Amino acid sequence: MGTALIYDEEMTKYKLLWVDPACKIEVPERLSVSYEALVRTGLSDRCVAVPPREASDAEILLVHSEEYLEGVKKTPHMTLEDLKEFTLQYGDVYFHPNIYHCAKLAAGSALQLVDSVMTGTVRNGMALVRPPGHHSMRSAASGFCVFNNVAIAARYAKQKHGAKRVLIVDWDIHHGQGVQYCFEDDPSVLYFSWHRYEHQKFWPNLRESDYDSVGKGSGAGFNINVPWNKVGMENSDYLSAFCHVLLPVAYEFCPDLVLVCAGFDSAIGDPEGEMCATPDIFAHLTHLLMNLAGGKLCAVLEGGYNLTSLAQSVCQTVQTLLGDPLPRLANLGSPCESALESLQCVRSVLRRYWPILKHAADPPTTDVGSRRIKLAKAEGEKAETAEEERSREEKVWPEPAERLRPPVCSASALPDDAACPDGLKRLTSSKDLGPLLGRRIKTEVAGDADGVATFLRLYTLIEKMRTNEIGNGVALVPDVAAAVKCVVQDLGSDLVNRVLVVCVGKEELNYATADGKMLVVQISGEDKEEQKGKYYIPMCLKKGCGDTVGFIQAVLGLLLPLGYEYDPGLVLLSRMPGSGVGDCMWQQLIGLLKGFAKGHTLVLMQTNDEACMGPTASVLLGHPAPPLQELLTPLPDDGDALERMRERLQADWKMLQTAVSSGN
Ligand SMILES: CC(O)(O)CCCCCNCCCN
Ligand SMILES: [Zn+2]
Repeated sequence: MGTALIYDEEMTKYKLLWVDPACKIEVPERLSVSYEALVRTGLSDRCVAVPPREASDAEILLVHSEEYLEGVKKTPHMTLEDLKEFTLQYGDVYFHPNIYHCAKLAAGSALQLVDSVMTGTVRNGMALVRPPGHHSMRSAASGFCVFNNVAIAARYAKQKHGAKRVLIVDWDIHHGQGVQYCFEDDPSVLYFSWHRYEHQKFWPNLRESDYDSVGKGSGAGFNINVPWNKVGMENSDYLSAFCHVLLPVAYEFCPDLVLVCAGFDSAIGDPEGEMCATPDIFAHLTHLLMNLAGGKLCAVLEGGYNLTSLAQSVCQTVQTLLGDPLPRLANLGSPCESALESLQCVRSVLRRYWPILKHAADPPTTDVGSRRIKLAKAEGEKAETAEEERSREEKVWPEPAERLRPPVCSASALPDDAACPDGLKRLTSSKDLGPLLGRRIKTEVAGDADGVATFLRLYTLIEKMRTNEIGNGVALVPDVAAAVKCVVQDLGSDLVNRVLVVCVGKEELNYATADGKMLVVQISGEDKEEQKGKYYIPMCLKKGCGDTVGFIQAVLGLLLPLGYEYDPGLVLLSRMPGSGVGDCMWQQLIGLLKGFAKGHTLVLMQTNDEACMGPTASVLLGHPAPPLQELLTPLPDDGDALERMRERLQADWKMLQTAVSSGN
């Protein structure tokens, strides 16, 4: 199934007709440069072009009031003076004779996207629209927004397609207060937003944009605000918010559909956000959401005002929706203290609603609330003077790296008598081996003939991943532990400079991993507290790997952050016999691990584990992992163990932090 792309140049045909410093950044070129970048990179040709349509009155009235709609309907016939007059009643927004038409197209585009995804015509998609939507309220325009495109889409998905639970992820750098107001008492729509806040000093300067607005009534717990109280947030801050706040809750919520308020003013270079996250971060943010809701994801453009980072970020997002390998995130920092303070605050207010966060730390002792500026009146931020704007240094960042699809997406190395699942390219040792291998066989490692054959197959797979001839692969071997040992001790380290080894199930993995060339993470039911060390991390689940909640907690809260910080060149995932891990959880694990090492994942399974070959191959080939069933309440001790583990490890691994360092 493909990726839908919705765009129409009609939505570029309105602009600011008078002087207003607050609105001058919202220009038609935002849309045209984004689309042109998709055309130039060949990405638009790989998408399914879906035409926009005008949202009907009834659809607009799913969110907005009749009087508001009636008012907006009059704007096409207004004189310039009337338009100015009409605009004055709202904040930071402008009207134009053609904006009502474009606002209907923007909302209608979101609905077309929902139809395409919910009917299975496409797997996912992106709508390039303007005017944006997430600030507009039931009876008010705000922040360049006229109709709330994504809020209308969420209500529409429920009403027309019977969606039970809709997740809205708003990565725009402004708080989508319009979305929050729309669903704050609705437990069927989970709204997550991060936004520049600076203790209420940043637009829209709302008290209710802070972390303690968690929703009301039956909606309590279903509204998540992550305020950024400083500018300059980086990739590590964004990933920490996903791993330690959004994803655990999203997996527990188990949505039928994911809508993204895809604003790119959260990228480096944007005059509004003033953040430092690079455009390739959106490849990962998109990827991390694509294993939810069976991959049903609709991204709708919101903000983004630096035309260079906007275009690059849009391309990164669409390329991930298309299933291309993800870029490695170079030198990820550690989350900054201010971000950790925000994460700690929001986790501490959410833990009472979401068992998966039950063990989150108490709020920081420093009273964050006291720093919210005392607002006599919301003066908003002062208009920036021209020289102040020029003086703000021009940000530069590297062009995002190419993300080349390897000629072979997925390969298999199987014993001759094993069946090869459709779509996998079968490697046979004989014809595929390079001459250099002859010199490399260390018979004492490979042992008997069977061992040698296994060794040859694995080496071939890894070699072809290294040269990007192959994306990922799966090998069935007679003895998984021996195979892991052989790869790790003889192949991985000198072929690839960092190998992330993920072992599911119990097995003695006593490797010398002190040199950092390899990071071994083992998830099992065995308690191995004694074997500590920075590069060998045993995660013990009391109820074993069959405990999906404990498992997903360990994956999201430990394995993902570790993986991002380690940034491996290869991921080796082994499924020990008798691990007990469920198929869905196994598929989710593969889906998530594909985000590392440009997708070079090598799965090792025991020959008799053939039954798991199908589900494994499906995810390796790019199909979304099926959703985990609604998660049961995690065992209290597993959560505790996880927190204790995180405490112990975060000295070495900064991405595991979820709170300000205790010293503060
Ligand atoms: C879709 C969106 O969230 O990007 C809209 C942002 C509106 C910003 C209003 N204030 C602008 C002040 C200019 N310095
Ligand atoms: Zn924005």
